[in-house]
Amino acid sequence: MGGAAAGTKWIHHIQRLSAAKVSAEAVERGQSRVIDASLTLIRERAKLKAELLRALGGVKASASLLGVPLGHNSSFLQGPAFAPPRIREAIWCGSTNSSTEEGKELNDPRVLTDVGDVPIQEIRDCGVEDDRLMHVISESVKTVMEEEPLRPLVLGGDHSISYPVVRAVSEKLGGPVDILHLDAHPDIYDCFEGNTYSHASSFARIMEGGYARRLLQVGLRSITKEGRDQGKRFGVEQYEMRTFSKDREKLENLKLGDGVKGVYVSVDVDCLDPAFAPGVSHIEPGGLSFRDVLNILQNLQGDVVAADVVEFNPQRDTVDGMTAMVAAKLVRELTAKISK
Ligand SMILES: NC(=[NH2+])NCCC[C@H](N)C(=O)O
Ligand SMILES: [Mn+2]
Ligand SMILES: [Mn+2]
Repeated sequence: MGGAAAGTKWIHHIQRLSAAKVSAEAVERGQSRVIDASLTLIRERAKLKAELLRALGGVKASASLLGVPLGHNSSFLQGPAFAPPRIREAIWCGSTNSSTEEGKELNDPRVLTDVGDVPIQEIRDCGVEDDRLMHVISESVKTVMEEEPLRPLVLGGDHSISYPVVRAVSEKLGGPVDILHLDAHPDIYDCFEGNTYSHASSFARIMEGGYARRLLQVGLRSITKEGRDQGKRFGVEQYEMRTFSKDREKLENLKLGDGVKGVYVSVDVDCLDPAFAPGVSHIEPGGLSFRDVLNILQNLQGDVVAADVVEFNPQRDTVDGMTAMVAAKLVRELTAKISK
């Protein structure tokens, strides 16, 4: 990946050249200032928008977009780092309109607002490592949740971001949530290619952390023995595509979140058959149709407290941006689900 990511080495270079003059503490202080500044912009935008909604009154929950342009924890391609602006562009594309299928108005800030992106590449460019970066993502999510009635609708990014996002949601609400996870892959390896933050391991981290009571994985069709073993170990409810016709009735009538803090929905765009969504890193035939996914989401009963749409890779999309539109429509319909 080009741009800022290539620049993460400059800081080590300077340190090598002048070890005595640039102390680790000075670097750390500078990094903290950059992180604070990044969080401040998100906080102030969330505050402004939420204050207006509170002044208006009568809004219980409003979806708020938070972009997390992170791609370096992918085990394959890093293009998902470039997804959030492409998804936003497609949400507001003139080829469609601002109404969701059931008639909610996306232009209405009581339904949808936007607090911008976490500046992932800019923070990494300052030499910030993943432990800390993941905490910045968690802090950003908590910052949005701090401002009622905003609820985070996160634009990925590769799937590694779901771990810091769900951690923040659960910590902020003070208990576990139920998770509906749509994906071709279970992303539950204990560790993938040496990276515990890998996009293929995020749900192992979530389950270890105790952030989910139930985890339902739907759309699976690329699962290894470790994926199944880890699923059993954590009590995951894994629904595979090979039995989807049998499971359909149940999955299109889910009721989740009772007795816990709510429902979290994580949509990996590769849950869809690549015929519907070619712009993903991991092309895996035999997936869900777009209408299957909408049926599952629109009929879901439960209080959706936050959600993410991840793994859209604009670098693999068709020239007309078909998958951007698919990701955008997922975001639009999740917005309808969240807002009330
Ligand atoms: N978040 C994702 N798209 N994960 C894909 C993981 C792919 C990985 N090669 C596996 O075997 O599972
Ligand atoms: Mn995934
Ligand atoms: Mn996947």
